[in-house]
Amino acid sequence: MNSYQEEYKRKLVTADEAVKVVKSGDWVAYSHFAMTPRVLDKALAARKNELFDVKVRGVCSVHPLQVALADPEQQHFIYNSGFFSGVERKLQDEGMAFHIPGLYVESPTNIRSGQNAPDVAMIVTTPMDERGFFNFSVSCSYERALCEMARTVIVEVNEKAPRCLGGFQESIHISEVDYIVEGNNEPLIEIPTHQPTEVDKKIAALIVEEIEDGACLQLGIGGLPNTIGKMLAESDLKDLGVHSEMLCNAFVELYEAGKITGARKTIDRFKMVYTFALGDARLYEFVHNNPACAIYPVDYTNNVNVIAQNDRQIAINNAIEIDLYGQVCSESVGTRQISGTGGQFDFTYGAFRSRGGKAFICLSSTKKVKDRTVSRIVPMITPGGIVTVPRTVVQYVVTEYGKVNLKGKTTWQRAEMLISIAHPDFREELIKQAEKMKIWTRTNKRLS
Ligand SMILES: CC(=O)SCCNC(=O)CCNC(=O)[C@H](O)C(C)(C)COP(=O)(O)OP(=O)(O)OC[C@H]1O[C@@H](n2cnc3c(N)ncnc32)[C@H](O)[C@@H]1OP(=O)(O)O
Ligand SMILES: CCCC(=O)O
Repeated sequence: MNSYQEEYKRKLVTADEAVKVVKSGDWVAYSHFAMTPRVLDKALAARKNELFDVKVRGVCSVHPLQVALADPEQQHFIYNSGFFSGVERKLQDEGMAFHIPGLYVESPTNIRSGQNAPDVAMIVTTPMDERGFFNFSVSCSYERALCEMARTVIVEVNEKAPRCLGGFQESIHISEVDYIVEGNNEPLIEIPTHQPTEVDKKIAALIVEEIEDGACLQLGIGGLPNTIGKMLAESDLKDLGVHSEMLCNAFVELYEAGKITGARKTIDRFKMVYTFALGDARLYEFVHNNPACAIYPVDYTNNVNVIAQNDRQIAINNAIEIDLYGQVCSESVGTRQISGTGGQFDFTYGAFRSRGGKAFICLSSTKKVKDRTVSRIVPMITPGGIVTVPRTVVQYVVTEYGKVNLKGKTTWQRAEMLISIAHPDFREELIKQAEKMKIWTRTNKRLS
């Protein structure tokens, strides 16, 4: 037995033992996305009656969170998330989850400067390797920062977790770990590929024709960016590169179709760069020990100056609403938080600053809400809604009716351009509202 294995044995405890380090008033941080701790979450929830005012922070947990469910009145635990998943927004609807707004790129800095930094970090990792390292697997974004700031670091080992090669800050050494808990080794949760609609396909076609050989791709979260990735896999494009925050299912298709070489990237040549992966089992298999991929912390992947270094950087992100000024809301419907800003701002800004880069915000022109069809192009963002990307930063906006480039345009030009890609049934009403808002001139065209 080598010295790391001896240390492993000394630090190995049950989950119930490990969570005893949490004290009333503490901040506890969970690792993110598919790496949300299961066993430690359950053990911490079981301590409910002994603890008060424990704040837990996570990101986009796709598992039910036991600390939140155990304490609907929040006498003991308050659960907070930097980016809501479907599970978390349903908890929010019941008053059991709160959002932490922020730019994804800044999260490691916020943590390192002590802003709601954790007292205890609970991080899911791969098993330890022969050199004593536990790999953060498919979620690297600021796990290292959480561990650096925590008084106590507990790892929950999952034998099914893929080992994701860095980059940097993709691992933690046993010497920095206080307790090791062996988890239940469940396969990582899978997010199936969204089945594209006709509307998705029209939007995708309008974006695909804007992309050239050698372009470097970022695909955002949600159905539409994945569909666009799939269509790129079927295109004639070649030598694409990847610099994204998220690695989603479509990237595997693109790679297997021979579209991705990374040969024309300016930095990280030949590497598919990302900070987290969330998708299906094929994606998790793909990233495992794959030297074609490099995982980095989010203050590298999402740094505007890093993004802009690759030429022809393309950012493709989805939105919920856009108003006639061009302000994009991608994270809430009124006061209901749907997700978070994540890296949408970072990549929209970064891609525009890359030589030959383009940033696309895409959205279907309408959305069915209960038995009504509503326009996603609206005079004003639904009251209480959040501006994810300000009008000053937005470049291309795409719906199934076309695409417009808002950069440098006046308010009345923006209104006309956006109305021209709204659903025809809503255009007259949008024009009336634009007139009231004094962003419509007598020269504006009425497209119907
Ligand atoms: C972590 C990262 O940063 S990844 C990189 C980029 N980051 C981002 O783009 C962040 C912001 N973007 C996002 O969160 C997503 O792209 C979204 C929310 C815009 C779209 O994601 P999708 O998964 O395709 O959204 P979907 O159409 O399923 O809608 C999500 C929810 O919003 C609701 N919703 C969306 N639009 C509306 C609307 N106009 N009115 C009412 N509800 C709406 C849906 O009903 C659904 O709610 P539910 O699941 O609770 O029923
Ligand atoms: C995905 C964004 C998460 C955070 O910044 O906390």
